[in-house]
Amino acid sequence: MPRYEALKGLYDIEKTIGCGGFAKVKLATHVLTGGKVAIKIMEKSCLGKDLHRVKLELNALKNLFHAHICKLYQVLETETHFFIVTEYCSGGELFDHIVERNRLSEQQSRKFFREILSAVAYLHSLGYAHRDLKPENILLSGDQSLKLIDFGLCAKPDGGIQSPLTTSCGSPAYAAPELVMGKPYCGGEADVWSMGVLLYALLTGSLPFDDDKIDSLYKKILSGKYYEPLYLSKASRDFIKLMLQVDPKKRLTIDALLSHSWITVNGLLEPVEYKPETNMIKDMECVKLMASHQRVPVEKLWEDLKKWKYDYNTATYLMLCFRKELGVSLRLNVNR
Ligand SMILES: [NH3+]CCCOc1cc(-c2cn[nH]c2)ccc1C(=O)Nc1ccccc1
Repeated sequence: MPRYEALKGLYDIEKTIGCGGFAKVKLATHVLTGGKVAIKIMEKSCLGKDLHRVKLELNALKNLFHAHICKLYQVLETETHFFIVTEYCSGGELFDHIVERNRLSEQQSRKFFREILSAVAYLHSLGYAHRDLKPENILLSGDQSLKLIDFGLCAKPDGGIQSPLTTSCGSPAYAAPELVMGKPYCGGEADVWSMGVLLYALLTGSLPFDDDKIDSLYKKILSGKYYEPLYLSKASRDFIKLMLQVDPKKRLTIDALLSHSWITVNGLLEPVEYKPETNMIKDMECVKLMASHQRVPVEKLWEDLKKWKYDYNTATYLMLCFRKELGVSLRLNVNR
């Protein structure tokens, strides 16, 4: 296994847990806390035009704090590599979770869809569109909650989420008709279409629009016609149809999704919240533990942490906050 000098003493690399195009993802241990992390490793010489995607992803991830978005811990850059350290999601990809079960029940699909909806509504509230929503980019954490990853295609147009985008990107089977036609499109509306495809995949274990030939696939997407299995409830069929509207202006908005009757089971559940409640912004118990370990004044360390530099201090602080939220004892390896 190649040794990455930049990680020496900070993270112990264990095994590869994912590969995608220009990156490989390794499971590693954060040395100071013993906690597990995922490290996305990219060799700059292999990035080419994808360098832009890495910078997009980093700029997005640094601003995102949400229970269902894979948390960024640290960014390391050397002459030859980028290392993106994130929380570790031990449950693997949602894609595999669906395949193993053939398809999910309406209740399980609703639980997962509510979490994805919360993450996407949060992204949109900050002016970002994800643009590559699919089960391969959604992971399960140890407690079976969902975490969105891969922000390499996300966009934050200057004029806000409603202003038009022109880059055609994402995975064809999840791509909205307006994107497929190469017309200027609104990232938020295209994300809602992809969420409709995603919900169909959760409930049926298959894709509404699928074909080996790309031009046949595009024709099916543009037709907006897809097979509705008889086992789908009327409520599920109606809800999916509201997202898979070929005309983006007829498509349900993300705000309307939050309180839709399928989401709340006709009022049985609360509408989906997307504003994150987290004490991760300031947890002085974690700061005090780090300050005593480093033998520095608490206020001095907090002044440094408040800058969110995404250095090893940020990673250690966030690891401690996550472990505290899980009820795990807070400790730092003193001999490090
Ligand atoms: N389809 C996902 C493969 C694994 O990829 C990841 C896993 C984790 C992960 C695993 N456990 N916890 C977090 C965190 C990030 C990624 C990721 O961004 N992968 C990727 C995306 C685009 C291009 C190349 C690679």
